[in-house]
Amino acid sequence: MGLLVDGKWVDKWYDTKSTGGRFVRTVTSFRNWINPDGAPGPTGEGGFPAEAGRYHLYVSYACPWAHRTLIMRALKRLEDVVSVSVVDPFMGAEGWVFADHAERHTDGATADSVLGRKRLYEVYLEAAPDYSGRVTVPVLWDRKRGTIVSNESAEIIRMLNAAFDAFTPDRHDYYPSALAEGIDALNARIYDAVNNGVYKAGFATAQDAYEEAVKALFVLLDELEARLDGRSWLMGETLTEADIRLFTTLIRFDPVYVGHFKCNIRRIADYPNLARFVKALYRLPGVKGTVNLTHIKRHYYESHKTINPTGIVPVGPQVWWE
Ligand SMILES: N[C@@H](CCC(=O)N[C@@H](CS)C(=O)NCC(=O)O)C(=O)O
Repeated sequence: MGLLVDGKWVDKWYDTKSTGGRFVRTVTSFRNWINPDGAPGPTGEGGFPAEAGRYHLYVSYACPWAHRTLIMRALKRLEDVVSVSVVDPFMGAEGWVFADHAERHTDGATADSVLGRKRLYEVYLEAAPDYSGRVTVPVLWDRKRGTIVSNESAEIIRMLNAAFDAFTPDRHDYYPSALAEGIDALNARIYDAVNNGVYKAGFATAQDAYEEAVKALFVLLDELEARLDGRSWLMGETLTEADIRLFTTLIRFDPVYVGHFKCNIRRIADYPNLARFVKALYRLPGVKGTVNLTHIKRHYYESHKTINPTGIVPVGPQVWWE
């Protein structure tokens, strides 16, 4: 794995030395917004109107951030409106690569159906030839302008939720304004302690940094377990983006984060309400097809050689959410 520096690929692992053993996620760089009429969004520039067949998602089935976008696309019934390419789950010296360039075939991975590139960093270079920064999924690509609209999953799911009403029969709003403030507040806490918290625990290279992250993670999981007592979803009976964002971490938790990232105080299977929540979201139409456990396990256990040098992928645990 690595990153681009002035348009050149450099093979390099995360640097935790300068941050006392702490993993610090870098900020996202393409921040434009699709709107129904192409008006500019809160960041970036305008000129990205919603259209069928114009936009493309580059994702990994392994990645919890990319997974958010696949779930929103499925729930909003946008499968025929926004197309998808899926990278190979193994992230090696060249970063994310497409199926036709991967060392071995994994079902579900695809070629780059838009640009025909071999590596995801080449897609970034197409948008910005002198790009410096990490090359992450998801990427929302604009075929017409030949550039990246956004590589920030939190914003991509809001675009999929709100911009494509003319192209979908689904009218459910996953970020209703009456709940927006509560959703934002909860998202921020869940991002820090849970979504990113598992990475802070797993990528820590100092005992105190690991313990701090893992304790904060379970404090919030315990709180969310209590919050879900007697209610279907985090905000009550309305399914919102906050649920989607929590789900992508919880579905990876028992198969990967418990062992690989040492988040092993409890399993999600041990939390009755969180487990019920995972099962309920998994059963919503289209969601099951976005969960690929082979990609999830292979990615983490094979790609993170500093954590799992043998690359052995565990066989278990048994799936309990089907
Ligand atoms: N802020 C981004 C984060 C995405 C992200 O970190 N994706 C990971 C995969 S789970 C990635 O592509 N990492 C490659 C790297 O850091 O080099 C988002 O939420 O969209």
